[in-house]
Amino acid sequence: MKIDFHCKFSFYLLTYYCQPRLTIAILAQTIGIEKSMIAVNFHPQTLIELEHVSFAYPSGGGDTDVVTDINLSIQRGEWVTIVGSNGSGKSTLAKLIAKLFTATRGAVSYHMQERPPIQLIFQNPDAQIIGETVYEDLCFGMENYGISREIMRERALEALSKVGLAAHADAPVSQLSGGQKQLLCIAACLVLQPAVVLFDEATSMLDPLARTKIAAVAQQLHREGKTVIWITQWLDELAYADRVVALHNGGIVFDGSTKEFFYGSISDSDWAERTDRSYAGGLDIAAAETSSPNDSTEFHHLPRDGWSSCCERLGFVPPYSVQTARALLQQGFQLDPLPVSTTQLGQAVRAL
Ligand SMILES: Nc1ncnc2c1ncn2[C@@H]1O[C@H](COP(=O)(O)OP(=O)(O)OP(=O)(O)O)[C@@H](O)[C@H]1O
Repeated sequence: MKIDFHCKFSFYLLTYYCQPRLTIAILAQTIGIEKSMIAVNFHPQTLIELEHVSFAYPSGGGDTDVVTDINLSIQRGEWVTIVGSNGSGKSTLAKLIAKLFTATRGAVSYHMQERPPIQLIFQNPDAQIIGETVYEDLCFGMENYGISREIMRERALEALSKVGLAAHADAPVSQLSGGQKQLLCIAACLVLQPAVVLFDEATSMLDPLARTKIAAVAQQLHREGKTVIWITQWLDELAYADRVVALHNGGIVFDGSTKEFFYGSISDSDWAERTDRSYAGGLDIAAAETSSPNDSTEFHHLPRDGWSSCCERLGFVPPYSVQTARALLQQGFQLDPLPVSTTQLGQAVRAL
């Protein structure tokens, strides 16, 4: 019995380093508890840290900051979604995180062994594809990173099968659909084996089916241990997130759980303070850290004059699942847990 326990424990420890999320999921299922109860007991590893980062595009009329005093740290294995309205600075922040831009003030630091540390996937796949064929495109990145020719084909096929394009390895890129091209861009990242994959509105040019496919691939990568930063304006995509970071006028005005983003209430004075701080001083790191992504706090205080969550404060309309849940809450139903997706809504209603 004791030996059996030690064997299993060593197995979990070993596999945790290779596949942290998968290991936590299996372990949680084996001993019949919530994943989050285990995850919080492992030390988080900060991969990316932004400290007081500001950025201004050089322009004729004086340089104005479009990203202002950002303090942000990304932990290994997290799925962080960044939201914000048009022009709020999401893409600029993405390029700062990936070190494609150098901060005007402040610093971006990486704490990981993987090279390259991070890869980006942009909105428009055509702007990222270089090769004539699928395989050629994957080779381009691998050559740049000095990956030996002997393992290129194997790596390419492995990445293509992860995104469901293995059968198209030798196809001309011109024969791929928009969704398949975006999948190719993901494969082009995966062959380089980065620790972090950053999707900058990668689904915004795709139809609902292709969007779902890209999201499913990203979720699978996340389950296998990849750290995902997901930039979007589709609020139904927040359901994939452990943590939401909201930008407003180049500053962070929210850093917390998806549930808190939709159901937490922000008073007028708190919002005024957050939006003020987003211009001058940034969000207080200590305050942001107290709002853990795994926070199980419930938000059952119902608003009298409409909802004033961060979602509304930013001018967004919550997804159908959240709107329905709120209507049920207002009718006096107690939903547990508060849903952020249609699947969770179904579960919460069934549990009533
Ligand atoms: N190359 C550039 N030169 C000058 N200003 C720029 C440049 N690119 C972006 N900006 C400005 O920086 C601000 C932030 O732009 P950014 O693209 O980061 O926002 P965003 O939140 O990603 O917007 P969207 O959702 O529309 O893609 C905007 O006011 C934009 O006009």
